[in-house]
Amino acid sequence: MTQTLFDKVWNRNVVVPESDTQPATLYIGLHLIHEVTSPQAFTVLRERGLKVRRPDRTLATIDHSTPTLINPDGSRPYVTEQAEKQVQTLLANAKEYGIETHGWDSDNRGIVHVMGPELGATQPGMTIVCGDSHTSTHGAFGAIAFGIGTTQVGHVLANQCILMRKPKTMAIHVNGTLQDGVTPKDVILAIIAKIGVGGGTGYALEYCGNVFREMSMDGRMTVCNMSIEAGARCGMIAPDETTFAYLKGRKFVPENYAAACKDWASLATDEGAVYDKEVHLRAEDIKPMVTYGTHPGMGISIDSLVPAAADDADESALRYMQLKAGQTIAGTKVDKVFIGSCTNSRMEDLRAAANIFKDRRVAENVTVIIVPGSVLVKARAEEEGLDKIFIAAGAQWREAGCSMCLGMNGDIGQPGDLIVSTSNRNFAGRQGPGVRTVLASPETAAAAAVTGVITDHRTLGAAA
Ligand SMILES: CC(C)[C@H](C(=O)O)[C@@H](O)C(=O)O
Ligand code: SF4
Repeated sequence: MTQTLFDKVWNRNVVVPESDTQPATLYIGLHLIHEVTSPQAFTVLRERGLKVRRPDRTLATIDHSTPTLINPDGSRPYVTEQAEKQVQTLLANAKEYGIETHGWDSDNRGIVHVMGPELGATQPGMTIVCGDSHTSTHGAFGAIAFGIGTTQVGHVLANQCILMRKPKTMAIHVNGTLQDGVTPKDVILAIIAKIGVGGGTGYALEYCGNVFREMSMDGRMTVCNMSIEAGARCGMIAPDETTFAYLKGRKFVPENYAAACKDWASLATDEGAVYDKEVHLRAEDIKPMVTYGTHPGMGISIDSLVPAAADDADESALRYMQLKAGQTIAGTKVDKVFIGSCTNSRMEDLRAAANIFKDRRVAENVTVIIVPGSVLVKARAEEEGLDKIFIAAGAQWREAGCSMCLGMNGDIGQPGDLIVSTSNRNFAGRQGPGVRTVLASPETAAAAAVTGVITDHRTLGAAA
């Protein structure tokens, strides 16, 4: 029988299939934990006298509440005592239960969805969970990867399994040739604008077509990262030579790598396999995208006009964003620019931004913070001299972490600020009370930084 990528990975990991009365029991190959959603789970574990079932299949990092600045005396300026306590608790719990942890002293510390793949802990054919909705990122490797709640974090710590109903499958095909300057971020924003923030609800997405086959792993991670913003808990891309080349030599990959790759290659969807739903986009139609509202589905191409509100929710979104239907989005004044997050904080993202910052200056009255996704990304970027380009342009180059994506560490904007952000959520108040977020690619964010207004990066003239 022909099978989709999702079916194959699901079947590999099912312990007890689902029935009319019971969800399936799914084995979990990798459990990633961070400081926000794990403390309570450990408390319950301790209360019940349980051990961590597979410490060797669990990996910990600190990312959300971690400061991205260092005090002159070397200490870390935590935003609150609670933020510091959260981090200390994670470190203590992981130590007590024998879980490999990437804390302050690790060269691999970073946003959980950046460091997992970097370590090769993320692998094709696996099931991967984390108490974090953007776990969908890891689907870029052909894994079934999804976010879970804190209660489930406890379950997985205790028994390495999860109870789950099998979702339906949806193929999203993007075929053709992307226009110059159109990035993976634009592709996923265009997909979400098309299918809507609820379009993927109940489905596991598979991104199909030459556009994804030709995309780098960094790009594929950007795309899969935002599956959750279309309502899908997971999104996947079939593993191929690009995947195998990326993972080769990384810490956790199987010893017999050739055999592993051969096995992984067999996971691709079979010819003729049937999805529950299929959606098609033409690559040629996709342009650089920005959001104009307060959810990621409110996206338009950068050269278009802000659409009329369809309902009260749209209307209040436009009011919040201080935008009017019918106006151009390009030219809107920008206060801050954030380049980072598990969506766009990898080497390719930083290189793309540096290309624009090179020999240019950040516009007056614009604050730019650039936050690498991991300590490793930071080191690599510095080896390439990207930090020097950013600093020379007048941007701030910070320590790795989630930072202004969610602002749990105190990196937030002022009320009323408009922030062009390479992150994945533009919800009201996410980057600080009253802050207006415009989601965009690193290129578009950098172009806004140097011009001071929302700008199509393809129209920038030669640098000075
Ligand atoms: C803190 C965490 C639970 C949350 C998530 O689940 O995604 C965060 O990472 C986010 O991006 O909003
Ligand atoms: S970078 Fe943002 S989206 Fe990603 S895990 Fe951190 S807070 Fe969540």
